[in-house]
Amino acid sequence: MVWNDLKAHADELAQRHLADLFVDDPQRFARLHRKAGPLLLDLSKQRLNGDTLSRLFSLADARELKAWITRLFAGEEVNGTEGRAAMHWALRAPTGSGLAPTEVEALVHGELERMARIVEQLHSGQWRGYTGEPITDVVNIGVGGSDLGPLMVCRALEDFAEPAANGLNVHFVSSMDGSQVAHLLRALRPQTTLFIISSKSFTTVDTLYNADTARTWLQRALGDDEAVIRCHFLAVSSAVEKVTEWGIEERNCLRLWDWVGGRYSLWSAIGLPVAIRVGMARFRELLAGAHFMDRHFLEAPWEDNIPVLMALVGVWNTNFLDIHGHAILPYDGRLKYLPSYLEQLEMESNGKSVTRDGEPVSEKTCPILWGDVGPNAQHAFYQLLHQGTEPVTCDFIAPARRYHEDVHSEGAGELVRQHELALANCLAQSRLLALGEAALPSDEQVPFYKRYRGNQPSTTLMMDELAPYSLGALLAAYEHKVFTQAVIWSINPFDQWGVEMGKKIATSTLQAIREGDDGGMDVSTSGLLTFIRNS
Ligand SMILES: O=P(O)(O)OC[C@H]1O[C@](O)(CO)[C@@H](O)[C@@H]1O
Repeated sequence: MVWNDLKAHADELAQRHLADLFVDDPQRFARLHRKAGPLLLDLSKQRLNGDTLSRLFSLADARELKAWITRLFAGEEVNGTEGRAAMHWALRAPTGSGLAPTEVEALVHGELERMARIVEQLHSGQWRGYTGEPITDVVNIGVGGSDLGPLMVCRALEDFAEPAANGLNVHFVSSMDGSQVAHLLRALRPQTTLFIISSKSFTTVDTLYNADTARTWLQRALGDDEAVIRCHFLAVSSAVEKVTEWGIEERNCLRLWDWVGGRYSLWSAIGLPVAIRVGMARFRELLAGAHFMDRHFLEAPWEDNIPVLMALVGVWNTNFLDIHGHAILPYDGRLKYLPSYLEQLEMESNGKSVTRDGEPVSEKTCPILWGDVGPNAQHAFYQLLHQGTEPVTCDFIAPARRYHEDVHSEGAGELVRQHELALANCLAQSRLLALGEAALPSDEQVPFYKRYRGNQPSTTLMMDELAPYSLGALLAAYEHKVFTQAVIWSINPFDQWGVEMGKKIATSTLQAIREGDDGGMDVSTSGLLTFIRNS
């Protein structure tokens, strides 16, 4: 009923260009933007009106969103296929918040304390390598959620690097082919390098092969004394037994729990590289920003609820306007890895075609996400956004200010000008995408090849500044957006069985490569194996 209502409403609105919607309602921005803490969400460049939002709120009610949010925060088994709760929100709940059960709170804060001690030892130079030298380089080995979150945040918060971490470099290795690890090891000294093996399951071959290569590199230089592993390896995992079998002592293993999904694990000890880079106090500010958003998601009415609005507008675009491409466009080079992070968060969570009850879904689910730093993407794929044949929705993301007094002093003037330039481009691009030729100064006739049809919807998400607190709030907003969409689509956002199957098939293919037996393979795979063998 609500769904059909929305369909009919979409048919009506489809007749209207975004430029007309702006003419119809001069108060459009006032009506369609919301603020929460450090964030501003502008939906006025979406192809919708106030009426659309009311209908979408009815859809949220019909799909029992409120009850699902309550279940999520009650620690109920919302991940049915794995029989687990999803309590990433408990990782950022401060002590005494009353949000997480006492025993969960104790586990989380106990682990944060252990993290803090490690960070302190590294910053003070107390943590020494096998030969007694202080550590200068930390290498995080992990993949997916055990890589993308800490990598993205380390880069995003590079202006906040902890002075006590002076000279301590943080590196990331993820790809299984060995190219990253080989390149990095050529530049590092074994005596002063510490590896963090970050794997929730401690079974991911990508990570374990990279870890083996690192161990061999260390042992070749320093010998295979047990103390080499003790001084040069930490692990972050929920599988402590597997970690100790590999050779890392329990005291050097930080824990997470099966109720934390890999792509939601940044807030746990998986965030250790972030804490090493920006210090524990800043890491806690990141958690505080995310906690702010948890409360907001729990308490704000739908019409003011940032993650719910982001989610419902996404549903509107996917299911009612038939738009299946979604570009993530940060206008700040420090957010370079945000698109990859959100690709995993959204597509690994909601790239599903079966409902929670095992029925095929009847409507489309997650769109295809991609993105890049906006100003660079302008010179890469914006041509398609402006004049291609595909409708695409975009998220423009930018901090309102940068390079204010204490962050930079020397050269601040030039950098302020560069930030203004980036902001001008961000606003200009979203305006042109929305309005098309109506955004241009004159109404002169333009030749066909210069025409801008516009009507490409976008959301602009602004932060006051890119800082730990605002970044925490932004990322948690996306997490809850994903959960809300999963509720609307009746799918489980916390499993990833499609990925698991690929891992199994790769294992048997590896055997075929190593043992030369490709029996039972399809002709394409056999042909490629033959080429590999003969090369
Ligand atoms: O931390 P782990 O267990 O090594 O898993 C790494 C990644 O692999 C996946 O299971 C599948 O890509 C992700 O969900 C996860 O973040």
